[in-house]
Amino acid sequence: MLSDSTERDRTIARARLQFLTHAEPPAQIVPEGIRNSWQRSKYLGVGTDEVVVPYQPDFDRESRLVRAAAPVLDRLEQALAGSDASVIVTDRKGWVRDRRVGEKRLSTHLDRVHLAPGFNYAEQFVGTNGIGVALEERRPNVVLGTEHFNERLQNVSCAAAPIRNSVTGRVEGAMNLTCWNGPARTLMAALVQEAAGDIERVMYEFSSSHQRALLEAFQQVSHYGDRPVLCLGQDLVLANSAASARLTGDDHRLLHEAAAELGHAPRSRKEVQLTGGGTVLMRCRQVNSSAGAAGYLLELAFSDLASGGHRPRSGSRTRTEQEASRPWPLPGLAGTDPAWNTVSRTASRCARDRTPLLLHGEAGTGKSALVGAAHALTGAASAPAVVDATAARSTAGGDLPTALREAAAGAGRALVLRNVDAVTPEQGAAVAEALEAAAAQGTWIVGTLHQAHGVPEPLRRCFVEAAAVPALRHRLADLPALVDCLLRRVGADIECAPEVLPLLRRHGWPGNIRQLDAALREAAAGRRTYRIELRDLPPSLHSAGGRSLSAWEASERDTLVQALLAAEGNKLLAAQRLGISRTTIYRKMRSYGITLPGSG
Ligand SMILES: Nc1ncnc2c1ncn2[C@@H]1O[C@H](COP(=O)(O)OP(=O)(O)OP(=O)(O)O)[C@@H](O)[C@H]1O
Repeated sequence: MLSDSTERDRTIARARLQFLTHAEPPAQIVPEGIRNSWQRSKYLGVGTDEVVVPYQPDFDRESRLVRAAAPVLDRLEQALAGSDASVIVTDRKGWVRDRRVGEKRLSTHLDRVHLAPGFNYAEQFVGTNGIGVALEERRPNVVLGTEHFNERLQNVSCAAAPIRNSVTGRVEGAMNLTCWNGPARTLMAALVQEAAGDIERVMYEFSSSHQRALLEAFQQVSHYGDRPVLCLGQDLVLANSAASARLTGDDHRLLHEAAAELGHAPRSRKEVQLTGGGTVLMRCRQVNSSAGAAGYLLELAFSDLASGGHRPRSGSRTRTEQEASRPWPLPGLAGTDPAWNTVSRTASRCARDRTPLLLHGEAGTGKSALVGAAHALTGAASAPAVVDATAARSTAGGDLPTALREAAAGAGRALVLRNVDAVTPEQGAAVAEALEAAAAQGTWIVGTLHQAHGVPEPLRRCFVEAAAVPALRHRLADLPALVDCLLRRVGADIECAPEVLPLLRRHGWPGNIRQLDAALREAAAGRRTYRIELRDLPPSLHSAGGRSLSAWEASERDTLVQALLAAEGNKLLAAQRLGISRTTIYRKMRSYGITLPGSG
């Protein structure tokens, strides 16, 4: 359905049809940005003849973005009155938040194609369109007539630009201009970028008046006394030293969520569980500026103080407690949890003194990684040799003592016997002898296993010290640092969307850091944008997983999770797409313990 039949439009239309049926779009005809977007749209299976998009009529009409966009859209609406153009603002996920249209015919058309407040115009639903490309590629762009992926949009052209937070650079939404195809369409890009810039400036003014209000509230309260005080705004955290010494960035997020739940209730109180394990009682007050709600002022009482007990002064803490609280950085590894600090310190000391060490902890907790890092810290040039007792046992004729003797080649070396508990009674004495011989030559001996009591009798004398490596679920405060560290191994610029960490924190991680690593690698490999979003995580992470599932059940759960993620948590839409009833989807979500944000 071509309305503006310029030669270029016809050529692009032909290239699009060719591309949809089989071929690559010809590079010299179709601009690169459009080609890439077509490819993404085809890969995602977006429809080409009907516009089917999610709809959520209930949204915050007072959000910062909507309020900042309003004066800019008001001005444009006046300028565009009677013209064949419309201006539209979406949030960062493509949900249309405001729209102004110059003339009735265009307004009717936009309603028909659901380019209206409450609908979602992300590329994953509509295919190539200005808003979708601006959000996906985070750059201004123009999509002309037949370049649209969906036929229903081909009689309009649009230009869109991302709206960014001018302090953090984060994309907050998109500004879009849509008009009937016509000669003026190339001027649209300049106009839309200017409008996006105007919205960014208003948002910045909001931020600075918010920040002034927060600072004032913070100073008033923290001026008197040394009780912990925290002020949380959208882009600003203020804390006095009594608060900052005991809270992590994740705690700030938890407290912000808790404060938002309390909402406007004046001076309300709430107890919050912190990521490090303790609790804090917070007294919360909303702070307002001339531009609206600026954030929250929290006065805190940590659990030891709240319960009337006395927190021991640092001088009266035991040496072990003091040591545990001090991080012990190891090359290439992350974490500052007290139990992890302790075992890192022990392993480093044993590596330095060549003291034979037994490390116990669940699979994937980092026992071998710890040995490697502690050994590297001694300046050793080579990595530890690892001999797995399980592998030796399963290899026909496998001779563990010989393997150990060959692996331990003298001073400066480290030798790890993995899965010490798999050494058979028949092998025990010879294995002990091989380990002792290696230690006598100056090799650092380490045994690893899951449970400390599993060491077979003849081997007990081989290890002088023992230390426990904590399970990931017992050191969740380390999760952000671990995620950062593991992602850096995959690629320098990969990051997680903010909603990903809370979901990772809810998981039990029976496979510990190895499982986290595998989940992040899978998500990074399949991610559709520059960062990992909820939808990129393996489906199993979206369910509580209380019972073991058959292959059929696991696949059903995965299908459900994928449908719910694609529908942005909208259960009715997901059920429709799966061809099941709403009752069934609720029942199945409960049965699999599926907990997607926004679908609870
Ligand atoms: N603190 C850490 N920081 C970063 N990565 C870690 C950390 N601890 C473990 N890892 C990573 O987790 C994965 C599993 O670690 P590792 O193989 O050392 O576990 P393990 O406890 O020895 O397992 P198993 O019991 O199966 O022998 C490795 O990729 C390792 O690099």
